[in-house]
This record gives sequence, C-alpha cells and structure tokens, in this order.
Amino acid sequence: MEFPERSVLLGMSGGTDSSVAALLLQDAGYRVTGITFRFYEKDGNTEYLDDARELCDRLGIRHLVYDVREEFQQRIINYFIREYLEGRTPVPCTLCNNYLKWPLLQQVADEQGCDYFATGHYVQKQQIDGYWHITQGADPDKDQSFFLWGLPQSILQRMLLPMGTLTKTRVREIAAERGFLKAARKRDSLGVCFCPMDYRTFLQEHVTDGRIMPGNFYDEQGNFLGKHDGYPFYTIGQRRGLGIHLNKAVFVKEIHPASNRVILSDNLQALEQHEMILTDWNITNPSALLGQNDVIVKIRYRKQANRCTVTRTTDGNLHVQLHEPLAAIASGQAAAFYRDNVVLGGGIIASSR
Ligand SMILES: Nc1ncnc2c1ncn2[C@@H]1O[C@H](COP(=O)(O)OP(=O)(O)OP(=O)(O)O)[C@@H](O)[C@H]1O
Repeated sequence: MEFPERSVLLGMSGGTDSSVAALLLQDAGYRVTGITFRFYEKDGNTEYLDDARELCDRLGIRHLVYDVREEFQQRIINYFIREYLEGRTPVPCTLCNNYLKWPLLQQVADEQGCDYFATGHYVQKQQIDGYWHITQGADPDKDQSFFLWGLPQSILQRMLLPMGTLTKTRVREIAAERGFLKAARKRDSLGVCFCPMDYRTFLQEHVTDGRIMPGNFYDEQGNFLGKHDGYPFYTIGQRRGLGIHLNKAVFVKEIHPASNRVILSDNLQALEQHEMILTDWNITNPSALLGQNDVIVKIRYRKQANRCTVTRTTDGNLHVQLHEPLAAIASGQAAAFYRDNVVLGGGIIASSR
C-alpha cells in the first residue's frame, strides 16, 4: 500500500539553519514548501530573499514570499519603542516567535494545505501526559526554548523541528558536505533583527519628538548623583555604561518615566526580589505547573535558573513565588518555566517585589 507524501511548510530566512532544515526535511521524505516572511529589511537589503529562493530552486521546492512588514512594524517595532518609553524592557524576539512567526506559519500552512510547518529553531518537542511541550535543543549553546513558551497545542502538535537534535557545528558540516557553501558559511544572526546591539542608537533615531530628554540620577535616599541621557536608555540591573563615575559600583534600581528619574544603588542585594506577577502568560499543562514546587523560572537567556512556585491570582494573572531571591528583575521581560529540559509555559513580567 502506498502512503501519501506528507507536506511541510518551512520558514526560510536564507540562513544556515533553515537551509539545512530544508535538506533534512526533504531527505526524510516530506514534500517541502519554503516561505520567507518579509519582516524587516535593513537599508532595503533583500539578499536574504534571493538566498532562500536560490536554495529552493536548487532543491526543486516551491518558494513563497509573504510581505508582513507593516504588521511587524506595528506589533514588534512599535511595541519595542513603546516599552522603553514606559520604562520597561521589551522582548521582541519572544513576541515575534510566539505571536507572529509561528501563527503565520500555521495560517499559511492551512491556506496551502500543508500537514506540518517547520523552522530551523534549536528546540525539540515531546508529548507528556497528552500535551505537546517544547524541550531544549541538543546544542546547549544554541538552545532557543526560552523564546517559545507561548505556543498553543494547535501549533505544537504540527511543528517539525529538524535542528533539535543537532549542534550548530554539525549543521554547518551538513551544509558544506552537500555543497551549499554560502549557507555553510553564513554568520549567525545576533540579537534583535531590526535593532543594532546598542539599542540606544536605535531609540535616538526613532524617537525624535522630545520624549527622550536628559534627566537626573538619584540614590535611594533621593540625593542627586549626576545627569543621565534619558530614562529609556537604562535597564534595571544595569551597571556598565551609565556615564557616571562614583568611586564604587552602582546599579540601576528603579526607572521613573513620568519624572525622568533613574535611581541607582550600590547594594546589589537592594535589587533582589522574591515575587513576580506575570501577564500575557501561557501554560502548556496547568496541572504540571501550578502549585508545584520543583519548577524552574528563567528570566534571562543564560546563566540563571531559580526555583519557584506558580499560582493564579484572582484577577487572572500568574503569581511567581521565588524560592531564593533574584536580582535585577525588569518589567516587560519574559519569564519561562521549566522542569528539567521541558518548557512548561511563561509570561511577561508586569511587576516584582
Ligand atoms: N524571515 C523569515 N521568514 C520565514 N522564516 C523565518 C524568517 N526568519 C526566521 N525564520 C525561521 O525561524 C527560525 C529561527 O530564526 P532565528 O532568526 O531565530 O534563527 P537563525 O539562527 O537566524 O536561523 P537561520 O540560520 O535559519 O537564519 C529560522 O531558522 C527560520 O526557520
């Protein structure tokens, strides 16, 4: 008996990972359609579209292009600017992945009649107690699970993740072995795609209406310490690049947008907090997370993992009780919950104390 060929829609950025994902999905017998979303084009550069199209031509697969620049501007870039102006720390990649990229892949897969959809993300998935979960990628240096806590079951169950079991080194080798040299040598993308590593320059260029003005640094007692360039240029916990020289290390403790005040502290312990409230949250399987005391919360991509207990609040948010205090929690940041290598959910930090 012949089984019909299964079809998959693959998000293709023109980069190494999604190029190798196309090869591997084809090897595994899927009928692959590539799609490149036009999210953002720096200085009008569309080379990534040509690279993705060329790769599809070489592999003999169909390639689609969807222009979503307006939606990306509204939902991701404008949000990014707005968050800084509200004294918060935005998470554009988390929002883009959970609320734009994967939902768009699902939508187009439905339009095109594709069974599955895929990306080159370094994550895996696993079914536990009947629920599909994101789990960490096998390459600890590339694992992207921290960004994917917001996906519903309808997406999780249809996603294919060919990079999940591989290391980046191996992925580059595969591209080279198969003669895809440009893909093999492409540089890894760094940071936020539309913003240089120094987000201040970006804000300076995009907020020109006087909402960012020089202001004052104060200590916790309200004593004037010096001038700053404008509160959106600082994040909670920041120590370097404050442009102020006191004969001791100081950290940003509070940001007050209305008064343009930034409060500094020389005591890292003063930045420690024990509780967080999350909005815009998603939980994969409530009984695996709520009220359990072996849950890990991460608010940074690397080098931080705290035990916590998560409960629902009466007004529909999540309350996170940290078992040990955690320093430098910024509102606007994402918190992702884990048990071992399994993502249990996450949300956006509204407040902490
Ligand atoms: N413009 C895009 N259109 C469609 N899919 C995309 C686009 N950008 C990224 N993706 C998908 O999301 C995955 C993760 O993207 P991300 O930018 O985080 O990783 P990356 O390391 O740059 O990946 P790659 O090496 O494939 O460029 C990509 O592998 C790709 O499958």
